[in-house]
Amino acid sequence: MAAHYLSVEQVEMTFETKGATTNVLKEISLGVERGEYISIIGHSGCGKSTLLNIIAGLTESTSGAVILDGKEVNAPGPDRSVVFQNHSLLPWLTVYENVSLAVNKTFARSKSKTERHEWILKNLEMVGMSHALNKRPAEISGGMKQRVGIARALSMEPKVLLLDEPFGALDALTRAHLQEEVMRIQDELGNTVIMITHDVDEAVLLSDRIVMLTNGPSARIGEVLNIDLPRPRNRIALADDAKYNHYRQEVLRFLYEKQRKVESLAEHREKAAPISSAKKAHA
Ligand SMILES: Nc1ncnc2c1ncn2[C@@H]1O[C@H](COP(=O)(O)OP(=O)(O)OP(=O)(O)O)[C@@H](O)[C@H]1O
Repeated sequence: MAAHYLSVEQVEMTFETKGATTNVLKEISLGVERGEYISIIGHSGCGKSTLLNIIAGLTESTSGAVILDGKEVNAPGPDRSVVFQNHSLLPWLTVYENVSLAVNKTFARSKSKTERHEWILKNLEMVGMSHALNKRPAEISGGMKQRVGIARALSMEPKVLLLDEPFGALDALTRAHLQEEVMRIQDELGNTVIMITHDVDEAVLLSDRIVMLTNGPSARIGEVLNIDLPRPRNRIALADDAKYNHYRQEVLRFLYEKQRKVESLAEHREKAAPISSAKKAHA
């Protein structure tokens, strides 16, 4: 069997909290090739972030293994950089300094001071942030913060870029803009990307494959959809494309027919009698 660039092998995750045991992920196996763009989609709470954190080495799985480029992942490392939904820039540092922190750490030995400086500028230029090098996070918009987060992640030249709903907190236009940027950058650099999203259109537009998780507990990979659409992709042209719409339908069908999220009794009661919760809040 040929080895994959990244292999998730029989990963299981069980959390123990206050005596309760919850099995979140069950027998997750996935092979990712170099340069592939994978999206993970599934209903809220099914375990997407848990899976991404295991790949990142931030969470240790209960069993199974993650192998990246022949090496087992068991701690966070610069070969896997993560971009979270809520931009995790350090607020007291400028845009330039936020990226330089990662670059200086990653390339302390392999790049000279001048090379590191140029590398920081190049990565910020790639995401269109050269104009705001000396601004602090509080002085730039949410979309700009995400751009800096992406520049910081890319500047480490990771083997895998892990995106946890990177555009989730942005308005639709900014979101579309950043999706275009990420597609262009991936086209240019050939990054291997794993992205969590709730957005079906985003998943189809950006991905080579969409991994669909079943509802938890004990979420599994329900289906994997190959997105066989030529690149570069254009969202306007694709809106009328039969194949694009077929893929969209497939994901929607999985989420809303095969894995329809059944509300818990408590959630149902809450919706039926919202006043009771308002009363509770005032009690
Ligand atoms: N550290 C933890 N301890 C206990 N339970 C946890 C922990 N982390 C996650 N969980 C539980 O694991 C399940 C999956 O959580 P996770 O955040 O991975 O889901 P998700 O699919 O990313 O959700 P969302 O789409 O809402 O972000 C949830 O039931 C959550 O409560």
